[in-house]
This record gives sequence, structure tokens and C-alpha cells, in this order.
Amino acid sequence: MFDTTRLETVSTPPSPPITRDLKFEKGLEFYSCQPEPERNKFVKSLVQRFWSDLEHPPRVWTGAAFRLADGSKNSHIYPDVGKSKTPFSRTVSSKTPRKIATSDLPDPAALFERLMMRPKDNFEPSLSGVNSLLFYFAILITHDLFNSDPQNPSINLTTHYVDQSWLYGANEEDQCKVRVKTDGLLKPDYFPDNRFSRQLPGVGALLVLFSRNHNFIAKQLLTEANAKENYRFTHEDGKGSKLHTDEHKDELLFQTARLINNACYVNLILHAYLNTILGFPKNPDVLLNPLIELPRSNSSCGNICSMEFNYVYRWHSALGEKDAQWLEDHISQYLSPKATDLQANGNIQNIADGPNIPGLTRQHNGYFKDEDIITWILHGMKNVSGRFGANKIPAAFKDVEISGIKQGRKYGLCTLNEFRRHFGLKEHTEYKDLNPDPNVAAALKDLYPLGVDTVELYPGLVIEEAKSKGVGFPYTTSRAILSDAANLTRNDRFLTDELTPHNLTNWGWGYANGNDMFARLVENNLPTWNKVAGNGSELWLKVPFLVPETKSRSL
Ligand code: HEM
Ligand SMILES: [Ca+2]
Repeated sequence: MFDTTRLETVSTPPSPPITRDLKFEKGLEFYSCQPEPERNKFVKSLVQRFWSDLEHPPRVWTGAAFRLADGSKNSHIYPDVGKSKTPFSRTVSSKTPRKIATSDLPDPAALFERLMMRPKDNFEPSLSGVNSLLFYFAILITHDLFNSDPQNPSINLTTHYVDQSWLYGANEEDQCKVRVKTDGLLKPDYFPDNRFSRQLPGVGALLVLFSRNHNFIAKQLLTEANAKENYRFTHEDGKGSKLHTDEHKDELLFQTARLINNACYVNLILHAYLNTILGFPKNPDVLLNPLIELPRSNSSCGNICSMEFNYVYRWHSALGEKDAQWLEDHISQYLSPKATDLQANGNIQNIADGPNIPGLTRQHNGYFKDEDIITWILHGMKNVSGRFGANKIPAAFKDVEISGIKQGRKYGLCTLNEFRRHFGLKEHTEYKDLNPDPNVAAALKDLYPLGVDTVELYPGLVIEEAKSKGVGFPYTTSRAILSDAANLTRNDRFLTDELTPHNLTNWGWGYANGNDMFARLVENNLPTWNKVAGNGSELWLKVPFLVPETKSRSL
């Protein structure tokens, strides 16, 4: 997955064959007899070469193979970069003096109603048959990266890495609540992030799949990997020597299982998810591997999510028709920016029994019913997602969007054109460049009379014309997320440097690598899949993010 050639290169003989001609010694001998400045020049070039062979300061330290709960020390050099409860970054500083006063900007409610809101009974399905499951997974990813503090939205309450903070917590205290503290296990279907109590059931169902996958991995480590790998989880140095304490054993199993589970999640992101977004949902390999090896001079010092991307990723337009209705019927009362107050009062969650997921029944043994989880995953698979572009956001999001527009103004977000310029995209010079639909262009002119240059980032991203290929994102979004994907992954040393067979175990490395990750997640953690979903449905798991009709066309 990340680089499956790495294991192979170990056994591949180097080509061309190693030379044994003592070139270096001969060169040294020659220059030792040369006068200055030749000798000096020679020494300088040698030392320059030797010095640049290694990083300054080195990025990878030994003895730090495990993630910390709060995301700190991802970079040893800048240990606080990407830690939870730190500010979002700014990708584009708006340099043009504001031509218009805030009062000249369109009224957010009017803007939403005229150009962002999906008219009633006017759902337009994704052109390429991308299903809602892809967006449930997108919600997991975005909630891993963004959790604005309602008291101060410039602060991100979660870690700025794709490290499954919704499962493992974004601080030590939350992480402790999830762990059983024996054999590296997690509590049954438990997670510390209560935002999933006011989300679609399918999103929580995917979260639970990863929780179960952790326990599957931890058990395999103890039974499979331990015996084959010198009893590393139970003994200090091989069988027969001193046993680890129970605490140490639990810690090693927990942290290693976490790394492997994280690698499974990143595998799914880079294979099925990214390929579907790019328009190649059936290609089993990683098409655009952001973790490809680049020269070391490109090494990073950690990740900080940006405020602009917090908006780039608000894909509320994609909600399927049934999901939009479900939202209206079930949780629209929580769909206000103040939903966190309800949470704090415990109105939507019963912590004592484990966190709720609407639509899933928690049983006496603490686990949700398998059948419910499978039903909602199937629901996401079978229901087509919505198309992007102007007038596609379900009306239930009105308050959320108004609050988002206002927040963007408060934080001085750049304009859409400034954002485009940053990514080397041509600026829109006319309203119809932004969206060629004459009605949309006219409404834009009405709302932003001072020119297309004044269109704000968030509404602009949402209203912009969408592509007809792949997932069909609006043009600016489709370009910007690629830069974000490269940064997110390459800025995380646990993905670039620490994802090794040594840290993951050979068993873990094998499990987390390779194709068909979603199928393996389901097979190992939801054994009744076929019974509930029906024979033949195991094929759908190989292309999880397309509606079955589209899959079967060429499966
Ligand atoms: C039924 C589905 C969804 C519901 C109920 C929902 C609800 C919400 C709510 C209530 C907010 C908070 C806005 C505020 O406080 O001002 C929000 C923000 C956000 N939404 Fe959604 N959303 C849904 C789907 C999605 C999807 C499909 C995506 C894209 C992957 C997405 C990405 C985001 C992002 C990135 C934020 C900003 C998060 C933050 O700053 O904490 N949402 N959403
Ligand atoms: Ca995170």
C-alpha cells in the first residue's frame, strides 16, 4: 500500500553490481599529493556530500514509534505542531485591501436560500454513481481533522492528523476511557467522541467497524504475531526470559494495534476512497500515492489543519435523498451550531452505557447489534450521493450554513479568487466563469454586485460549477484537496517513517497492506455480512464506494 515494494527490495539484488575498485581511496591518494587550492576544493566537495547524506536535525528518533493521544511529538523538532487544542493555520492571507464593508456582503440567509439550498423534491444524484458510504467515510476523516471549539472556532479540539482521534481520543484522559487496560483491548463498541450521536447512523457504523478492527488486531498480535516474532508482546527477550508486566504487555499491544488499525484506515483512504474521488473506483492499486518517496529535503515538521480547508471539506451538498429526509425526521433539532450545549447537558447521549449512535441498538453485552451495523453500511452503499454545485445543500442545514458563512467573515477568510490564485488556478473574471448557469450567474451578480472578485471563499466553493468526472467536486475543491491529501500524509512521521514491519510486526504489516481493505474489515469484524446482505454482496465490498448497479456494469 504505502510502499509495498519496500519488502521486495530487501531480496532484490542491487543493479548494477557493486564495484570493488577502491575509487575513493585512489582519489584520496591522488588529491593528497595535490597543492592547494585543488586539495581544499576536493575536500570541500566531499564533506558537503557526506554532510548532506543525513538530515539536520534528524527527523526520525528511535524509541518513539507510538503515537501520543494528543498528537504531540509527531515532530520531535516542533513537538506541539498538530497537537489537539491548538489553532488552525491560515493557508492564504488575504492581501487585497477589503473593497467592501461587511455590511455590503450578502445577507447569509438570502445567500443560502438563493444559491446554496437544495429546492424541495429536487435531488440530483451523482453522475458517476458514487454512493453515500463514501461520504460517511469522508465524515470520519473530516471529524478526525476538524473539531472547532464552539467557544473559539479558531481552536481545533482534535489532533491535526489522520490518527482516528474519534476512536482513540484527542487527549490522554479520553484515551484512558476507551481502553480496557488488558491485552491492548478497547471497550466494546466504545468511542469518546460524542459528535457521532448527532450524525447519520452509517457514520457511527463505520466508526464501530474500526473499533472492532482494533480488537481483532490486538487478539491476532497476541496469538499470531507474538509466537512468530520472538514473543515481543509477552517476554522481555524471547521465550523463557522474564515476562513483561501486565501493564507493559497491555501498552505494547494497544499501541501496536493502534498503529496497524491506523494503517488499515489510511490504506482505505489511499486506495478505494482516493481512487473513487479521482474517477477510478475499480482500480485496485494506489493511483496517486502521496507517500511516494521524495528526496529528504522535502521532509516536514508536522501538520496543522487550516481554516480554509475546514470549509473546503464541508460537503453537505452530497447528502443522499433518503439521508436528507432522515436528517429532517430524526436529528434536525441538533443541527444548530449550538448542538454542543445539548451535548454538554447529556441530552443526546447516555455515557453510562456507552455512547449512542442513532439507529443502532446497543445490547446488554455492550456491543451494537451486528445486523444494525450491516444494515446501515448497506444503506450507505445502495443510496446514491448528491451532486455538487449551486443549490444542492438540504434545507435542514440552513442554520449550520448561515453560522459557517458568518464565521468565515469573522476570521477574515480569503476570497474564492485569492484561494484559486494560491493553487495556481486561473481567477474567475466573470460571474459565469464561476458557474455558467445563467440563473446562478445572475443571482451571484445580484448578491455580490461589486464583482466576482468579491465572492467569499465558502459560498464560492459551494456554488462553483462541479466536474463531470470522478466524484464530481466543484473545480477549486477538486484541486485543493489533492494538496491537502499530500500534506496530511507527508506531514505525519507515523505514515512516512514509522510505518514499518518492525513497528507493525510482520503480521500487522501484511494485514494493513494490500488491496480490498474494506472487504477484509467487514469479513473480520462483521462475520454475518452475507447472511444480512445476501449472497453475492461480498463482491460489493471490493468496490465499496459505488452503488451496486454502477459496480455490476463492469464487475
Ligand atoms: C447528515 C450529515 C451531516 C450533518 C448532520 C452535519 C452537521 C454539521 C454541523 C452541525 C456542523 C457544525 C457547524 C457549526 O458549528 O457552525 C458541521 C460542520 C462541518 N461539516 Fe458537516 N454534517 C454532515 C455531513 C458532512 C459531510 C458529508 C461532510 C464532508 C465530509 C461534512 C464536513 C463538515 C466539516 C469539515 C465541518 C466543520 C467541522 C468543524 O469545524 O468542527 N459534514 N457539520
Ligand atoms: Ca486526528
